[in-house]
Amino acid sequence: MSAGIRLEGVGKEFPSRGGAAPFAALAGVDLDVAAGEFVALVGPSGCGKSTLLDLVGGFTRPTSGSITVGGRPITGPGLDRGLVFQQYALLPWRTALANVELGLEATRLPRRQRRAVAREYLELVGLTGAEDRYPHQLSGGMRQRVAIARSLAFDPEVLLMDEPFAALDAQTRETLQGELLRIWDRTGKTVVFITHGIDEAVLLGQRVAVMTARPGRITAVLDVPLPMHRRQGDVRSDPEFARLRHQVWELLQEEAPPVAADAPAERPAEPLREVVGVG
Ligand SMILES: Nc1ncnc2c1ncn2[C@@H]1O[C@H](COP(=O)(O)OP(=O)(O)OP(=O)(O)O)[C@@H](O)[C@H]1O
Repeated sequence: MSAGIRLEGVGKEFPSRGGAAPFAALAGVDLDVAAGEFVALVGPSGCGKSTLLDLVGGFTRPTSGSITVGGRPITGPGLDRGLVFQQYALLPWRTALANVELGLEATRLPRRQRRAVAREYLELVGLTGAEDRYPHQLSGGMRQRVAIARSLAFDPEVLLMDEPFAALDAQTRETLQGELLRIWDRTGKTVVFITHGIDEAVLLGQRVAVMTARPGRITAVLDVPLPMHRRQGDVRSDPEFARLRHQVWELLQEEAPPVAADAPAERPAEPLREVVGVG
Protein backbone atom coordinates (compact mmCIF):
# COMPACT_ATOMS: atom_id res chain seq x y z
CA MET A 1 0.00 0.00 0.00
CA SER A 2 1.12 3.56 -0.60
CA ALA A 3 -0.14 6.94 0.56
CA GLY A 4 0.13 10.54 -0.51
CA ILE A 5 1.96 13.22 1.45
CA ARG A 6 0.73 16.78 1.80
CA LEU A 7 2.66 19.71 3.22
CA GLU A 8 0.78 22.97 3.58
CA GLY A 9 2.46 26.21 4.63
CA VAL A 10 5.09 24.32 6.59
CA GLY A 11 7.56 26.42 8.56
CA LYS A 12 10.26 25.33 10.97
CA GLU A 13 12.16 27.60 13.33
CA PHE A 14 15.01 26.59 15.61
CA PRO A 15 15.69 28.56 18.79
CA SER A 16 18.81 30.74 18.71
CA ARG A 17 21.14 31.25 21.63
CA GLY A 18 21.35 34.38 23.76
CA GLY A 19 17.84 35.64 23.15
CA ALA A 20 18.40 36.19 19.41
CA ALA A 21 15.45 35.76 17.05
CA PRO A 22 14.73 32.12 16.16
CA PHE A 23 16.42 30.73 13.07
CA ALA A 24 13.92 30.07 10.27
CA ALA A 25 15.05 26.88 8.53
CA LEU A 26 11.85 26.48 6.48
CA ALA A 27 9.04 28.86 5.61
CA GLY A 28 5.81 28.36 3.69
CA VAL A 29 6.64 24.98 2.22
CA ASP A 30 3.82 23.53 0.12
CA LEU A 31 4.18 20.15 -1.52
CA ASP A 32 1.79 17.45 -2.62
CA VAL A 33 3.16 14.01 -3.34
CA ALA A 34 0.65 11.59 -4.84
CA ALA A 35 0.36 8.01 -3.63
CA GLY A 36 2.90 5.92 -5.48
CA GLU A 37 4.79 8.92 -6.83
CA PHE A 38 8.56 9.33 -6.77
CA VAL A 39 9.57 12.92 -5.95
CA ALA A 40 13.18 14.02 -5.77
CA LEU A 41 14.03 17.03 -3.64
CA VAL A 42 17.14 18.91 -4.66
CA GLY A 43 18.74 21.99 -3.16
CA PRO A 44 21.98 23.48 -1.91
CA SER A 45 23.56 22.48 1.37
CA GLY A 46 21.74 23.89 4.37
CA CYS A 47 18.50 24.76 2.57
CA GLY A 48 16.49 22.56 4.91
CA LYS A 49 16.07 19.30 2.97
CA SER A 50 16.81 17.08 5.96
CA THR A 51 14.71 19.27 8.22
CA LEU A 52 11.82 18.72 5.84
CA LEU A 53 12.32 14.97 5.87
CA ASP A 54 12.61 14.95 9.67
CA LEU A 55 9.25 16.68 9.83
CA VAL A 56 7.59 14.14 7.54
CA GLY A 57 9.32 11.37 9.51
CA GLY A 58 7.75 12.81 12.66
CA PHE A 59 11.07 13.38 14.45
CA THR A 60 10.35 17.08 14.89
CA ARG A 61 7.24 19.22 14.76
CA PRO A 62 6.62 22.09 12.37
CA THR A 63 6.43 25.59 13.85
CA SER A 64 3.63 26.38 11.44
CA GLY A 65 1.56 24.63 8.78
CA SER A 66 0.45 21.03 8.53
CA ILE A 67 1.74 17.71 7.23
CA THR A 68 -0.38 14.67 6.48
CA VAL A 69 0.38 11.18 5.21
CA GLY A 70 -2.59 9.40 3.70
CA GLY A 71 -4.72 12.26 5.05
CA ARG A 72 -3.59 11.62 8.65
CA PRO A 73 -1.77 14.40 10.51
CA ILE A 74 1.70 13.40 11.64
CA THR A 75 2.06 13.16 15.39
CA GLY A 76 5.38 11.31 15.59
CA PRO A 77 7.35 8.52 13.92
CA GLY A 78 5.28 5.58 12.67
CA LEU A 79 5.38 2.36 10.72
CA ASP A 80 3.60 4.04 7.81
CA ARG A 81 6.93 5.73 6.97
CA GLY A 82 10.21 3.99 6.21
CA LEU A 83 13.47 5.93 6.32
CA VAL A 84 16.82 5.44 4.65
CA PHE A 85 19.78 7.67 5.45
CA GLN A 86 23.21 8.28 4.02
CA GLN A 87 24.75 6.40 6.95
CA TYR A 88 23.53 2.84 6.75
CA ALA A 89 22.60 2.69 10.44
CA LEU A 90 22.95 -1.08 10.62
CA LEU A 91 23.59 -2.76 13.95
CA PRO A 92 27.14 -4.17 13.61
CA TRP A 93 26.44 -7.17 15.87
CA ARG A 94 23.51 -8.34 13.78
CA THR A 95 23.67 -10.20 10.48
CA ALA A 96 22.09 -8.74 7.34
CA LEU A 97 19.01 -10.89 7.95
CA ALA A 98 18.76 -9.88 11.61
CA ASN A 99 19.14 -6.22 10.65
CA VAL A 100 16.20 -6.50 8.29
CA GLU A 101 14.23 -8.35 10.98
CA LEU A 102 14.88 -5.40 13.27
CA GLY A 103 12.50 -3.30 11.19
CA LEU A 104 9.84 -5.95 11.74
CA GLU A 105 10.19 -6.22 15.49
CA ALA A 106 7.81 -3.33 16.01
CA THR A 107 5.13 -5.24 14.08
CA ARG A 108 3.12 -8.12 15.52
CA LEU A 109 4.47 -10.73 13.17
CA PRO A 110 5.60 -13.95 14.84
CA ARG A 111 9.35 -14.57 14.75
CA ARG A 112 9.29 -17.25 12.06
CA GLN A 113 7.24 -15.05 9.77
CA ARG A 114 9.53 -12.08 10.42
CA ARG A 115 12.43 -14.19 9.26
CA ALA A 116 10.61 -15.22 6.07
CA VAL A 117 9.65 -11.62 5.28
CA ALA A 118 13.21 -10.44 5.93
CA ARG A 119 14.53 -13.07 3.48
CA GLU A 120 12.01 -11.96 0.90
CA TYR A 121 13.16 -8.33 1.12
CA LEU A 122 16.82 -9.26 1.04
CA GLU A 123 16.01 -11.08 -2.17
CA LEU A 124 14.23 -7.98 -3.49
CA VAL A 125 17.39 -5.91 -3.03
CA GLY A 126 19.56 -8.63 -4.59
CA LEU A 127 21.21 -9.93 -1.43
CA THR A 128 20.21 -13.58 -1.44
CA GLY A 129 23.22 -15.50 -0.16
CA ALA A 130 24.44 -12.66 2.05
CA GLU A 131 21.86 -13.19 4.83
CA ASP A 132 24.35 -14.38 7.41
CA ARG A 133 27.01 -11.77 6.82
CA TYR A 134 27.68 -9.02 9.35
CA PRO A 135 27.81 -5.37 8.23
CA HIS A 136 31.64 -5.33 8.32
CA GLN A 137 31.61 -8.19 5.81
CA LEU A 138 29.49 -6.18 3.35
CA SER A 139 30.48 -3.44 0.89
CA GLY A 140 28.98 0.04 1.25
CA GLY A 141 26.52 -0.68 -1.54
CA MET A 142 25.46 -3.96 0.09
CA ARG A 143 24.99 -2.24 3.45
CA GLN A 144 22.75 0.33 1.83
CA ARG A 145 20.77 -2.48 0.19
CA VAL A 146 20.25 -4.00 3.65
CA ALA A 147 19.10 -0.61 4.94
CA ILE A 148 16.63 -0.33 2.06
CA ALA A 149 15.37 -3.87 2.67
CA ARG A 150 14.92 -3.09 6.36
CA SER A 151 12.89 0.03 5.60
CA LEU A 152 10.66 -1.77 3.11
CA ALA A 153 10.16 -4.98 5.08
CA PHE A 154 7.49 -3.61 7.40
CA ASP A 155 5.61 -2.44 4.32
CA PRO A 156 5.47 1.32 4.96
CA GLU A 157 3.20 3.47 2.82
CA VAL A 158 5.98 5.91 2.01
CA LEU A 159 9.74 5.70 1.81
CA LEU A 160 11.73 8.76 2.88
CA MET A 161 15.32 8.74 1.65
CA ASP A 162 17.91 11.28 2.77
CA GLU A 163 20.88 11.23 0.38
CA PRO A 164 21.04 7.44 0.62
CA PHE A 165 23.70 7.03 -2.07
CA ALA A 166 25.90 10.05 -1.28
CA ALA A 167 28.56 8.04 0.52
CA LEU A 168 28.92 5.46 -2.27
CA ASP A 169 31.39 5.47 -5.15
CA ALA A 170 30.03 6.61 -8.52
CA GLN A 171 29.65 3.14 -10.02
CA THR A 172 27.89 1.64 -7.00
CA ARG A 173 25.67 4.70 -6.82
CA GLU A 174 24.63 4.22 -10.43
CA THR A 175 23.85 0.55 -9.84
CA LEU A 176 21.76 1.33 -6.78
CA GLN A 177 19.90 4.12 -8.58
CA GLY A 178 18.79 1.55 -11.17
CA GLU A 179 17.93 -0.93 -8.42
CA LEU A 180 15.87 1.65 -6.57
CA LEU A 181 13.85 2.43 -9.69
CA ARG A 182 13.22 -1.28 -10.18
CA ILE A 183 12.14 -1.68 -6.54
CA TRP A 184 9.92 1.38 -6.72
CA ASP A 185 8.32 0.06 -9.91
CA ARG A 186 7.70 -3.28 -8.21
CA THR A 187 6.46 -2.07 -4.84
CA GLY A 188 4.58 1.07 -5.93
CA LYS A 189 5.70 2.96 -2.80
CA THR A 190 5.52 6.72 -2.51
CA VAL A 191 9.13 7.91 -2.42
CA VAL A 192 10.62 11.24 -1.36
CA PHE A 193 14.29 11.23 -2.21
CA ILE A 194 16.64 13.97 -1.06
CA THR A 195 19.78 14.66 -3.01
CA HIS A 196 22.44 17.26 -3.76
CA GLY A 197 22.83 15.78 -7.20
CA ILE A 198 20.96 17.32 -10.11
CA ASP A 199 21.61 14.25 -12.28
CA GLU A 200 20.35 11.95 -9.55
CA ALA A 201 17.21 14.04 -9.04
CA VAL A 202 16.33 14.05 -12.75
CA LEU A 203 17.19 10.40 -13.17
CA LEU A 204 15.02 9.20 -10.30
CA GLY A 205 12.19 11.66 -9.82
CA GLN A 206 8.93 11.68 -11.72
CA ARG A 207 8.98 15.23 -10.43
CA VAL A 208 11.84 17.27 -9.06
CA ALA A 209 11.15 19.79 -6.30
CA VAL A 210 13.80 22.51 -6.21
CA MET A 211 14.58 24.15 -2.88
CA THR A 212 16.41 27.35 -2.04
CA ALA A 213 17.76 28.47 1.29
CA ARG A 214 17.20 31.01 4.05
CA PRO A 215 14.55 30.23 4.84
CA GLY A 216 14.18 26.99 2.91
CA ARG A 217 11.30 26.87 0.50
CA ILE A 218 10.29 25.07 -2.67
CA THR A 219 10.68 27.42 -5.61
CA ALA A 220 9.72 25.10 -8.43
CA VAL A 221 8.45 21.60 -9.09
CA LEU A 222 9.37 20.17 -12.49
CA ASP A 223 7.79 17.25 -14.29
CA VAL A 224 10.30 14.72 -15.59
CA PRO A 225 8.54 13.05 -18.51
CA LEU A 226 11.14 10.31 -18.94
CA PRO A 227 9.55 6.87 -19.11
CA MET A 228 11.05 4.08 -17.07
CA HIS A 229 12.81 2.38 -19.98
CA ARG A 230 14.64 5.62 -20.85
CA ARG A 231 15.90 5.97 -17.29
CA GLN A 232 17.77 2.71 -17.59
CA GLY A 233 21.03 2.54 -19.48
CA ASP A 234 22.85 5.63 -20.69
CA VAL A 235 20.10 8.12 -19.89
CA ARG A 236 22.60 10.92 -19.34
CA SER A 237 23.21 11.17 -23.07
CA ASP A 238 19.47 11.56 -23.75
CA PRO A 239 18.79 15.15 -24.99
CA GLU A 240 15.62 15.37 -22.88
CA PHE A 241 17.60 14.42 -19.80
CA ALA A 242 20.19 17.10 -20.60
CA ARG A 243 17.46 19.71 -21.07
CA LEU A 244 15.79 18.90 -17.75
CA ARG A 245 19.11 18.78 -15.98
CA HIS A 246 19.97 22.23 -17.29
CA GLN A 247 16.58 23.56 -16.22
CA VAL A 248 17.11 22.39 -12.63
CA TRP A 249 20.64 23.77 -12.68
CA GLU A 250 19.34 27.19 -13.76
CA LEU A 251 16.71 27.22 -11.03
CA LEU A 252 19.38 26.50 -8.45
CA GLN A 253 21.64 29.19 -9.90
CA GLU A 254 18.99 31.83 -9.55
CA GLU A 255 19.26 32.07 -5.81
CA ALA A 256 22.12 29.96 -4.62
CA PRO A 257 25.80 29.31 -5.20
CA PRO A 258 26.56 26.55 -7.75
CA VAL A 259 25.80 22.97 -6.78
CA ALA A 260 28.01 20.21 -8.13
CA ALA A 261 26.23 17.95 -10.61
CA ASP A 262 26.45 14.87 -8.43
CA ALA A 263 28.53 15.92 -5.48
CA PRO A 264 28.36 13.53 -2.57
CA ALA A 265 27.48 15.34 0.61
CA GLU A 266 28.54 14.85 4.16
CA ARG A 267 25.91 15.08 6.83
CA PRO A 268 26.62 14.93 10.50
CA ALA A 269 25.39 11.72 12.10
CA GLU A 270 22.09 12.02 13.90
CA PRO A 271 22.14 9.17 16.35
CA LEU A 272 18.49 9.10 17.34
CA ARG A 273 17.16 8.78 13.80
CA GLU A 274 19.83 6.32 12.84
CA VAL A 275 19.34 3.95 15.72
CA VAL A 276 15.57 4.07 15.36
CA GLY A 277 16.02 3.46 11.65
CA VAL A 278 12.31 3.27 10.99
CA GLY A 279 9.52 5.80 11.10
N1 LIG B 1 18.41 21.07 15.48
C1 LIG B 1 18.80 22.21 14.89
N2 LIG B 1 19.02 23.33 15.59
C2 LIG B 1 19.37 24.49 14.99
N3 LIG B 1 19.54 24.63 13.65
C3 LIG B 1 19.34 23.55 12.89
C4 LIG B 1 18.97 22.27 13.46
N4 LIG B 1 18.83 21.37 12.43
C5 LIG B 1 19.13 22.05 11.30
N5 LIG B 1 19.43 23.34 11.58
C6 LIG B 1 19.76 24.37 10.61
O1 LIG B 1 18.72 24.43 9.65
C7 LIG B 1 19.26 24.65 8.34
C8 LIG B 1 18.82 23.52 7.44
O2 LIG B 1 19.51 22.32 7.81
P1 LIG B 1 19.30 20.95 7.05
O3 LIG B 1 20.21 19.94 7.65
O4 LIG B 1 17.86 20.62 7.01
O5 LIG B 1 19.78 21.34 5.57
P2 LIG B 1 20.09 20.38 4.34
O6 LIG B 1 19.53 21.06 3.14
O7 LIG B 1 19.63 19.00 4.61
O8 LIG B 1 21.67 20.43 4.32
P3 LIG B 1 22.71 19.38 3.70
O9 LIG B 1 22.37 19.26 2.26
O10 LIG B 1 24.03 20.02 3.94
O11 LIG B 1 22.54 18.09 4.44
C9 LIG B 1 20.78 24.73 8.51
O12 LIG B 1 21.15 26.09 8.55
C10 LIG B 1 21.03 24.04 9.81
O13 LIG B 1 22.17 24.55 10.46
